[in-house]
Amino acid sequence: MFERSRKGERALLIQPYANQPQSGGAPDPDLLEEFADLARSAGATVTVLLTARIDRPNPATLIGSGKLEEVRAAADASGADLILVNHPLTPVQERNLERALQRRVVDRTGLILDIFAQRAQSHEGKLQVELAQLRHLATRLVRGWTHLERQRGGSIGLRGPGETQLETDRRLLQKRVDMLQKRLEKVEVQRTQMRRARVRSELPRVALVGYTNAGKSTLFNALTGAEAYAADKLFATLDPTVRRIGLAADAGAARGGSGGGVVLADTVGFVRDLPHELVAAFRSTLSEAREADLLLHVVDAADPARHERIAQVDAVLAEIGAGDLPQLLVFNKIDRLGDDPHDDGAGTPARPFEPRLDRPAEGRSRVWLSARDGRGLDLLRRALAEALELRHVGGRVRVPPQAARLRAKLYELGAVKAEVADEDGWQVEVELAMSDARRLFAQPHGEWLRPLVEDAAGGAAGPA
Ligand SMILES: Nc1nc2c(ncn2[C@@H]2O[C@H](COP(=O)(O)OP(=O)(O)OP(=O)(O)O)[C@@H](O)[C@H]2O)c(=O)[nH]1
Repeated sequence: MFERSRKGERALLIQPYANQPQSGGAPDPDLLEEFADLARSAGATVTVLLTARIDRPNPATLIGSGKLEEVRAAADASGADLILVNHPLTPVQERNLERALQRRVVDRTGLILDIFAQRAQSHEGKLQVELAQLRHLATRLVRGWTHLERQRGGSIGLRGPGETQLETDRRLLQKRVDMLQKRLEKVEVQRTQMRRARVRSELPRVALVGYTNAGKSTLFNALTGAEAYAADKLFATLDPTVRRIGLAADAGAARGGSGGGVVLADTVGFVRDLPHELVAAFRSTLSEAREADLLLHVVDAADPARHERIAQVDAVLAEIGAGDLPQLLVFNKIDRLGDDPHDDGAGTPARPFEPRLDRPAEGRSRVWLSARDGRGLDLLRRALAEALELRHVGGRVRVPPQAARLRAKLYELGAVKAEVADEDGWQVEVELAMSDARRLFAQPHGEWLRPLVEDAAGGAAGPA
């Protein structure tokens, strides 16, 4: 992996757009701003932002010759040494643009790959990024585009596989791809084994997902007291971090039993149009999300485009096969919101936005909180507990003598509040976590807990 610093590289950004009537013929300013964020995240200094209308994309250079001149002049004037294009470029387009502009040209995929290369921490993350980068580069080598032809001087878009591999021929590249794939397969086997071990522990799994920079790592830290890396950079979290957390005390489920613990995983942040190379490469990283029992979908509540972000994350989730999982929406960063938008607006003075838990009749529950100052975390734990059925159920059940083991298990869980013995066994008054009730229900003699489980399923058991 390259470690060269790309600090201070001056980048000129191009936002190509098609003249679509529904957008009023103008490029979406949000797209450009996000692209600028990506560029800054890679360490570049953004000098100029240009838009380029491409109603009929030029197969040789994507943008037209007039625009090309404009880009060259703007790059010269601003001293840009790097051109970033927010559109996929074919290898031919990339080469032609580099020749015409006498500067390195990197497209959106190249830029995102570059950021991933900077962020990958774990062995697996590094292997995945390198593989994705090699595949991206391989398409360029196949067409006779050798790395040596490139103008060099910076590093954005060039990090990752290392110069030496790039200087070799396709055969060597393929050899390295094969080797990486084998190593990754091995790592994946290990991960599967770890995952199985976790499944055996029977703890529900919760994964944090969300648009990049929404505050997932900050929330992860707040919930676990851990030190996952949080930074105001896109994709600060590339490798999933997994921790066990307790919900019991706050969920009112403190009385014994396994109910109350969950395994929480932080995952890579999403971004719109995540390049396909990356979705494929990060499949196993994203599997933390796919195999969760519940997703905490974290949203930056202060982001004006938050509704679009939600839709974009949902689209990626669908792509990785996690579209149908239950979700809890977490609107984070309420400390950055001014007054409560739910105020009547009739002269009510602005006041800090208060943490809130909304449970609409239809759709996902929503928690409004601030991971940074911790306000609302209690509501989140409660919502999590409810969603995962850590809530308690209680009532009286009959346990006949032949089901004495069931009674013993109820005692082990500390679930027995009172009991009366008679000639038919015991009348036991119990209170236990719903998840424990279901687990015991599935075991021998669990049948006797049916009234509890069915009551709860019928909605009789309210939240803790
Ligand atoms: N004001 C405010 N800022 C927050 C809050 N939570 C997170 N942030 C900031 O938002 C930025 C991004 O936070 P992270 O936790 O790194 O975000 P992430 O979603 O893990 O980011 P990726 O790794 O890119 O996916 C950091 O600067 C955090 O300090 C919050 O509740 N309030």
